[in-house]
Amino acid sequence: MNILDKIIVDKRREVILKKSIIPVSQLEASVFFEKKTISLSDNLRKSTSGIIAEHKRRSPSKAEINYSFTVEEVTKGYENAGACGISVLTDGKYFGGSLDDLLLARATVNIPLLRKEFIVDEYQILEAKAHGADLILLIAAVLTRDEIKSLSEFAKSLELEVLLEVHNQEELEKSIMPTLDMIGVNNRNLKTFEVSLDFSKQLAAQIPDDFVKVSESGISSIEAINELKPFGYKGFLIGENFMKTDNAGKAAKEFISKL
Ligand SMILES: O=P(O)(O)OC[C@@H](O)[C@@H](O)c1c[nH]c2ccccc12
Repeated sequence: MNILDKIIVDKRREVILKKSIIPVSQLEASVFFEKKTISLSDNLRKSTSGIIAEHKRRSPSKAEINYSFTVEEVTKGYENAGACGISVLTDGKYFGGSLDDLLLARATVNIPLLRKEFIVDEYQILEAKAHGADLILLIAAVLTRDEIKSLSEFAKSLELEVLLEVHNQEELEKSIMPTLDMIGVNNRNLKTFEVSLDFSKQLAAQIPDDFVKVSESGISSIEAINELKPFGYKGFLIGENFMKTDNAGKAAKEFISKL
């Protein structure tokens, strides 16, 4: 089994267990169901930098990136740096994140927050909403077209935006539908960890213009962004490059000031 399949097996178990102790009614009682969503796609369309900065402590491909920051320090720093939005990893086992991280981020900043998670069930979308997210990620590699349709429709019914992640042409073709707001090309193959900006470059022309194009992962230089922009990318998701420094906010600020 590849790592992505393992993560999904664990995730399905996790969701079943969580459903058994926290009922949907409890999630729906959250104040965030009353809160207006902040649109990441609007921010990206208007921005000249397009940076979505990620809070990421570790990953399956890198055992430890940074455990010494607080969520408040990182997210405040990203907001001050001028990021268009922040991605918060909430998976615990593989990424060292939690829904509490999302809640603390929400209490700290007023820019769009992405719940970065392996979503396989509507329940996780309710959790995202209940913890203050403005948008969710759906990963085409682990979902059927019908699942992408029903999960994205459910997200839209809660006024959440949807970022759909693809890694190849087949995933892109099966996924295109009007309930998506942004399409992200992951430069990292989640099954093999191979990273190359060529994945973004090769798929760009096939992403219809109605969707904001986002390039995700493995971006560590201004040159990379300048290479990707002519392909129509408006958003750039960056985690490790900021989190591996001793001041993620400062690193993001220096980076964004050069764009
Ligand atoms: O740290 P990087 O290489 O800048 O990557 C950030 C982000 O794109 C990456 O964390 C990511 C992209 N898609 C995902 C899906 C699940 C978990 C994580 C991810």
